[in-house]
Amino acid sequence: MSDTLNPLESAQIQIKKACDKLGLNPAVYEFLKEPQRVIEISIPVKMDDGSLKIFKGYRSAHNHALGPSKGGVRFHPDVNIEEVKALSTWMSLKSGLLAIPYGGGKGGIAVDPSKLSERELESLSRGYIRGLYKYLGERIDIPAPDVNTNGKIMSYFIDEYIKLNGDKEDIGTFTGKPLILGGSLGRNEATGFGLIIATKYTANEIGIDLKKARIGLQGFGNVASFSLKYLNEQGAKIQYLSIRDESEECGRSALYSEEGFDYDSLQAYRDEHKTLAGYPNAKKISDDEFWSTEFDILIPAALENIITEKIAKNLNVKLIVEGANGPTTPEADEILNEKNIEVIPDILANSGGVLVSYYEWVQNQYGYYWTQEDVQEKQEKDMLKAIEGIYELKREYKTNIRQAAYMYAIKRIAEAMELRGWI
Ligand SMILES: NC(=O)C1=CN([C@@H]2O[C@H](COP(=O)(O)OP(=O)(O)OC[C@H]3O[C@@H](n4cnc5c(N)ncnc54)[C@H](O)[C@@H]3O)[C@@H](O)[C@H]2O)C=CC1
Ligand SMILES: O=C(O)CCC(=O)C(=O)O
Repeated sequence: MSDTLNPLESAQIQIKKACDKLGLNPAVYEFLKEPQRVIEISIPVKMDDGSLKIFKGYRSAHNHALGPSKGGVRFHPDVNIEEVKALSTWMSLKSGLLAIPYGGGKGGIAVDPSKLSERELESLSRGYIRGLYKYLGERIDIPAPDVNTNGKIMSYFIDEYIKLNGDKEDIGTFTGKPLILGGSLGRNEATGFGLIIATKYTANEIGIDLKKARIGLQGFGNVASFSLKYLNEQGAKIQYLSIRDESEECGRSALYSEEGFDYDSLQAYRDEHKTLAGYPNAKKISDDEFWSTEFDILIPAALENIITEKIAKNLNVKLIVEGANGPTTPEADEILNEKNIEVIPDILANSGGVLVSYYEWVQNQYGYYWTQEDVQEKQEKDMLKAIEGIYELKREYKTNIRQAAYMYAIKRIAEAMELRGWI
């Protein structure tokens, strides 16, 4: 389903449109169109069979006008420098719109982690940090989990980093850590929880009743699974689930359940069978059928460039909530606009993850930890502040949510760059 435009070009087009609409000094776009620092490393790993394999790793720090770079690290075979640059750009915008003191960062390794043993994965994770530690730090650049990385990988990262950093326990250098190593309650759930805050608000604005809505969800990883859980808590039913995993029976397909999917049963089934293919009480449908179903709400929560021109033309949907980063290509976005499909853009819809990462970093500085209720209450308040600000701008400039969110974020970054004398 990949498109011709790379994600960095998509990000640049979106930023340019927002800068123009705000009538900003052209220097703002010149600064924001490329990251300030991009590092590429080679990571040697002794494989279990005795051979040596070299993996490519990347880290991009997009813009530090508002603070240290912040963003996840992805382990995926398709990771490349352009993707990492784009993802770091979107991270600057997320921090900008949430008013948290960070710039954007993102990293990754081109690898299929499912093909590695646990020892190889640990060696690769430690090698990534050995290649990059001089450019990381609580006040420099702060990684976190993303696709195919998790608390366990953060534990390897932090352990290697502390060793190389003169045994200084700067645990705030990484977020998304396990609780015992200074993680925050609510971080695992944060992206899905935040996605539902934005969805509830917008559904209310455009008159969709969550309890009656027909909802399609793509993916069942961190973001998608917690989105499903919190939608269920709102009384919403998710009947359509597009999945993909490595098992031969599954490949890329979709499931339909008349009574709606339940978070606990899906997790339990996947833990036991390592795949969702064959999940009982659900009918297998084709991926094409999934993408042409009439939905009130569609949530792509897997990877970028999923909603292409071709898919957009066939979509019969009222609201798209971008759980993933960059799931819609710019050409497809034009079509969605023409079809008056509302879109809650990635930089808003999935910004709950970095918001709670920020809370984790704050808790690490204080050495004092909050309850999950504290975290989620604060998350809801901070996200609603951003959502309301974005809606205000949307009304003022008579534009859509994506553009208003970009404008809202860029205004803050531009102001910081100007005060620092960069532009
Ligand atoms: N984890 C987090 O806190 C945040 C993640 N994101 C973004 O959300 C997206 C998903 O990330 P995670 O849930 O963390 O990753 P994950 O690795 O936990 O899950 C990704 C899921 O997508 C599925 N998938 C991949 N391609 C698919 C396809 N073509 N059709 C259906 N399913 C497919 C995989 O099987 C897996 O279940 C990424 O774009 C990531 O950058 C954004 C903000 C925060
Ligand atoms: O929690 C973080 O710092 C990063 C989250 C992330 O990578 C993202 O929002 O795409």
